[in-house]
Amino acid sequence: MSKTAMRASQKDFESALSQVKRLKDPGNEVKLKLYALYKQATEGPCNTPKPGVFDLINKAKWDAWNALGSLPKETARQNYVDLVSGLSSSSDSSSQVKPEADRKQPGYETLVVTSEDSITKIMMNRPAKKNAITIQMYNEIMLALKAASKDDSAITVLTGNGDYYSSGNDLSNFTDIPPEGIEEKAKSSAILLRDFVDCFIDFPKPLIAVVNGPAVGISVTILGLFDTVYASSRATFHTPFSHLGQSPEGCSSYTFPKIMGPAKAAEMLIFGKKLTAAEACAQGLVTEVFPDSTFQKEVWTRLKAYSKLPPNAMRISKQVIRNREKEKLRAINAEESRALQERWLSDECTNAVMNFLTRKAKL
Ligand SMILES: CCCCCCCCCCC/C=C/C(=O)SCCNC(=O)CCNC(=O)[C@H](O)C(C)(C)COP(=O)(O)OP(=O)(O)OC[C@H]1O[C@@H](n2cnc3c(N)ncnc32)[C@H](O)[C@@H]1OP(=O)(O)O
Repeated sequence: MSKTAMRASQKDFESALSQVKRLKDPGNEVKLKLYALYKQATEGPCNTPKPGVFDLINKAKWDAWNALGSLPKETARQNYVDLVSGLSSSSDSSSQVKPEADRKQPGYETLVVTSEDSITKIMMNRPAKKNAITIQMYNEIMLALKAASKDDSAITVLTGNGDYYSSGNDLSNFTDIPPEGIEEKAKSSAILLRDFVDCFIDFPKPLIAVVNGPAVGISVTILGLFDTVYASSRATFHTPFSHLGQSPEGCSSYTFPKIMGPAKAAEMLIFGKKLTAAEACAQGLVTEVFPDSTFQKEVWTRLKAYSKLPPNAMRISKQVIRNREKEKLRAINAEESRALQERWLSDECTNAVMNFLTRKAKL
């Protein structure tokens, strides 16, 4: 016999009434349906005067009840019991946490991308190489950001797997030279870099960096394009561009002086001064530092709460902040990428990269 063909007893109805109090908040639309069915089941068709237009809540309740017209009390009672039973079973199944492997989005080799609780998490996943960013990883991060910009998540997070957030550009990117020669490689890499950074400039939703450990190079510079940066007390922030014969990217030549003042920015970007998490926070690059022992727990509790805020309001707020600077940031990105295209062809850069790859130097 189908559920609707059964007649809910007064006992079923009372048990649904107590069950509803234990449910996870089902949202306003369902709450209105429950209210209307309850009133219809207990009092019959709507019999109160329509509230005034400014009495928004009572008017919505009245409208929902009134919309049930002359639905018989018994049917309303049955519909109430059915609705609560549906909500209980879906809330039971959603409270079972699926293992990460089941939630993982397919199609990425260097990342683990998951969406849960209105949060899309993009995790760099080359822990054995300190999450160094290969050409494939640049491309996959761009794909993941584009997908996250269109999915139904409210916020997006970038983080790293293992003990590092990221050691920046994978220096073996310099070894894979195509038959067309190093100049062509430098040219295509400058386009890749520009497109990569543009994805961060244009990202339309709140973007949060969860810096789980040390960060080097481009993984540090793009932090200036995030809306929020949470760091473990174990994290460090290092941009050794001069040591590598290179120059800043990720719009850091503009965002860093703006965030921390020109003197502090120069120490990082020209002289490669490494900052602790506490120093990066004092200088405004990091939003908040959490003790490493409680980092993941505290940060994700915070993010889950933020992800429940109205998503459209958050998106519009971000866009209002970002739009004012977008054109400027794009121009700076293009200029930094052009400068690097030349740097990559310099002896200073070639020697530094070779020193690392032949293990004569470590930062
Ligand atoms: C012709 C032009 C082509 C260019 C293409 C460019 C595309 C866009 C570029 C955008 C510009 C970006 C700039 C930057 O990001 S600059 C910063 C670059 N990063 C570094 O210089 C860091 C180098 N790594 C280190 O100094 C150390 O590894 C580190 C301090 C990070 C960790 O040291 P530790 O002792 O703890 O660990 P290991 O060194 O043993 O590392 C473990 C393994 O991981 C490998 N590794 C780590 N980082 C990198 C890296 N950045 N690139 C390549 N490989 C890396 C390391 O070699 C170890 O591997 P093995 O276990 O196989 O030895």
